[in-house]
Amino acid sequence: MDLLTFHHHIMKQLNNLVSWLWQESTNSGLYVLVVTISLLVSAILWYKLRVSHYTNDAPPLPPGPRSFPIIGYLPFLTPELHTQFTNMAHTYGPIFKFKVGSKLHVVINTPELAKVVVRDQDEVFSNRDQPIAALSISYGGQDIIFSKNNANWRKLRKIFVHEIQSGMNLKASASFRRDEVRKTIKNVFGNVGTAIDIREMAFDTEANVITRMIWENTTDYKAKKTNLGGEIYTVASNIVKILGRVNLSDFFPSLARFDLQGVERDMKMQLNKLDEIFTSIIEDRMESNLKRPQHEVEHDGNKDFVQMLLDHRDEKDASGTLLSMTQMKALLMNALTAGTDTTATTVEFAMAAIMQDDNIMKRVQEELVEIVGLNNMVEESHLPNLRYLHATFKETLRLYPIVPFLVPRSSSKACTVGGYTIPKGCTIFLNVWSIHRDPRYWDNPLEFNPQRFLANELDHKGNNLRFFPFGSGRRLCAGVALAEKMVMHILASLLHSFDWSLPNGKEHDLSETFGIVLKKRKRLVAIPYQRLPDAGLYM
Ligand code: HEM
Repeated sequence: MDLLTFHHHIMKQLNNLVSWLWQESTNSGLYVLVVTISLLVSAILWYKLRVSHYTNDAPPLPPGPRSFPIIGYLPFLTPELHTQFTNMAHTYGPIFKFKVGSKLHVVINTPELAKVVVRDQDEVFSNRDQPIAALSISYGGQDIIFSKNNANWRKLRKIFVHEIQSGMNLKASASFRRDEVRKTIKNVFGNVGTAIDIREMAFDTEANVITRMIWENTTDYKAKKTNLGGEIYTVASNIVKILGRVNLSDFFPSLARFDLQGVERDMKMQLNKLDEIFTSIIEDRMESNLKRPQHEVEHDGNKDFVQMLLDHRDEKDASGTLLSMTQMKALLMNALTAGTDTTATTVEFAMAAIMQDDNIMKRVQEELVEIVGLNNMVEESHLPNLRYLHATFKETLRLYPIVPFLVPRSSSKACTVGGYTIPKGCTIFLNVWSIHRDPRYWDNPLEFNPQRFLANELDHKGNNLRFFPFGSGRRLCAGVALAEKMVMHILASLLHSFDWSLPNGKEHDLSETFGIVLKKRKRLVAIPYQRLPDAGLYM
């Protein structure tokens, strides 16, 4: 007998009993007692029925490891989460869960399930997980990266993508990229024969380009002061490190106010360093605008990002809110920190992978000779014709997707993925690292082979979920075009202008270590040798 029939049966018996008592008894006290018991029993049965209906109909939670009460799986998490999650997928399947404190985490490990998350149910999964460190660096989630999927985020993203990524503005900033890459090449030329830290060099180049794009026209002394590049390098690297720290306050909200590990304190220190610079630059600009005729400010053909943001100040978002000073600063923070460490790390992995294989190096340099010529420096106009180098760029991001789980998402309501229930508020990791190395989708996945991207036309903008190093859907990286131009320009220039080798006694090593941004375990330090016959080209 199923629960429903059983329920009917009991109710019938109870009704019979009540009518019998009604007839037989003149004792109204007994009647009230019996009716109360009857109501209680049916309420309990109704409740049980609802629960059993819910548990019968709703799919189960994804499988996952057993863990301790309260602390959950925390003691078992290792520093190298990318390899750990990939191994766990072998045990628990393509979608699995684990709990830490009060938070449920779900890891997605196949293109098919990733598609359900970032395409089929993109709206549900477009919220970001908001750990305390992220809230601290984003003025409480008021930026693009860590904002929830709301009117604020839509407005900021639209401004950012239009002003930083639109074809017109990318073209306008081409001269900064050209100047800064040339400056780097000149510096390297001055250090021919000595070892150079590749990531640091790429970081400085990218940071110089981005700071010029955002506040080229500033007269503010703080922004112009000489060691700003070094300061940004330290702050941006610290931000990435702090975001990667496991923070107990995120899992046990009642502990948050104690900030036991000092994560919030450390992140706010980074925020304060940049906030001071941002405030000063914006105020300086507002002041200098007041001294210029309005039409001159409006029609200035040479606007930087700070000015573009000030131009957007009077626009309301869907909820009628104007762009605030804090939002402008949050956008500057995104522009400065989202693109520098990521781009530099990609250049470092690419250089290390190319240097370790003589055939790949030869092919890259032959292509450069053919397209650019040995009597010429690389220009941005050459980049679309460097097909093999572009395949090498993609192959680097396949084997070393430097944001290995994307920026974690959060489910805005309960839903189903792969036949399992995902409750509201789950943290979702899309394990790009594991998908990019899965032998079911890639031949010889551990081999660095750019050729595979010449044979197929897989793009890198999240249209095929076998390969999505920049994410996919609404939350796709907002700087893809700039990142592609910068990485390609720096790589092409370094490899065209110089031959490279490792210092004596050093071995090729491409092992990586986990972080919000995946890093090469050992920094790539390499020695350049002049390649172009005419030394005058470097001047
Ligand atoms: C090789 C370099 C880069 C890589 C691999 C990369 C990768 C990513 C990834 C994986 C995401 C999360 C996407 C998702 O959740 O689906 C992201 C978000 C973002 N990236 Fe990049 N990125 C790079 C460079 C840049 C640059 C140069 C900028 C801008 C200057 C930038 C700005 C952003 C922003 C603003 C977001 C947040 C988008 C949102 O949440 O709506 N990134 N990036």
